[in-house]
Amino acid sequence: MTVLVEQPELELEVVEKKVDVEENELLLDGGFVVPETNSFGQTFRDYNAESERQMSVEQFYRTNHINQTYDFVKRMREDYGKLNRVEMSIWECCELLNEFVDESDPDLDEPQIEHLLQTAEAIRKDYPNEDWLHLTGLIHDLGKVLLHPSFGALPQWAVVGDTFPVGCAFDESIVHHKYFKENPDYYNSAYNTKYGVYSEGCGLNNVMMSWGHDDYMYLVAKENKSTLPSAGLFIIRYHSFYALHRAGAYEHLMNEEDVENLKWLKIFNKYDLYSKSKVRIDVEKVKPYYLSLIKKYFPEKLKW
Ligand SMILES: O[C@H]1[C@H](O)[C@@H](O)[C@H](O)[C@@H](O)[C@H]1O
Ligand SMILES: [Fe+2]
Ligand SMILES: [Fe+2]
Repeated sequence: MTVLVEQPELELEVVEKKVDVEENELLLDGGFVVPETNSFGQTFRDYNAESERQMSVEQFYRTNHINQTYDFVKRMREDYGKLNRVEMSIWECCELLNEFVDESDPDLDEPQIEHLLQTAEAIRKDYPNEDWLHLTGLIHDLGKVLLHPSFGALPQWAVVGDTFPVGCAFDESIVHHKYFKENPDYYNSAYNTKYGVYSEGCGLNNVMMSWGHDDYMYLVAKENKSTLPSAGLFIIRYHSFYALHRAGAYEHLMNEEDVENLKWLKIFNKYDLYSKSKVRIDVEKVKPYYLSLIKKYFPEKLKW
C-alpha cells in the first residue's frame, strides 16, 4: 500500500523574513532569540577559537576525514541498512541517548536528550502548527545511538560531526578540510573531481554522504514507514551537511525536490544550532505531547 503524505506548504514570504534575520544575530526569529554566543562564551561553530574543546574537536575531524571513504560508506550503508540489531520505540531510543556526549560539537557538552528537547521545543514555539517539524526536531539526532554497544559502539568519527558527499571532490568549505589530504579518495581520479561519480542535478538521493547519524536515522525512519513529510526526512538526512545548507557548495547535485526541501532545512538549522544551551527542559512535562506525535507518525516499535 502506498501512503500519500501531504507535503507542508512553505510561504515564500516567511522564508525571506527568516533569511534576513540570519544577517543580524540579535534580531528575533519569529519569537526565538538567536544568542550571540554559545554556553562557553564563543561564537557558534567557531572551529578555531581557543577553547577547552577546540583540540579534541579538531582531532575528531582529523580521524573523521581520514577514514570516511567511498568504500567505507558503502559498507556501512549496506550493513546498518539491514536494521537487524534492535527493536524499540522512538522514545526508548531518546532515553538510550541520555549517556552520550558528542565529541565533535564545539557548542555543547550536555547529554543528547537535552539537545533534542531544546530543539523541538524552540521550533514548537515559533511554528505551533507544524507538528511534523516538532517531531523532526525531537528525532533528528537519534542516529547517534550508533555509539551504543548494542549497535557495535561505533567510534565517534563514524557517527557525529558534519557530513559531506563521498565519491566526488571534498569542498574547501568543509570544516578542517586540510585533513582530507590523508584520505585515500583524495588521490583517486574517479572520486576527486567536481562531479566524481555523479552528474549535474542527479539529486541528493543518489549521492553517498559520509556515514553517520543523519543517514542512519533517515534509513530507520524510511524503512519503518514513517509518515513524516518528505521535508522532515530530508532534514533528518542532511542536517549535518553544512557545506550545502550553510556554504552553498554541491548545489549542482541537487534536483528540484531538494531545492524545495532545502528551504525547510535552513529554517530547521537555526533551531538545531542556536537552541543549544544550559537551560534544562522538564522532560516529564513535555513527554505526553511528544508521545502523541510519535504515535501519529511512527509505528509503536521500530527496527533499528
Ligand atoms: O557537532 C555537530 C553534531 O554532531 C551534530 O549532531 C551534527 O548534526 C552537526 O553537523 C555537527 O557538527
Ligand atoms: Fe546532528
Ligand atoms: Fe542536532
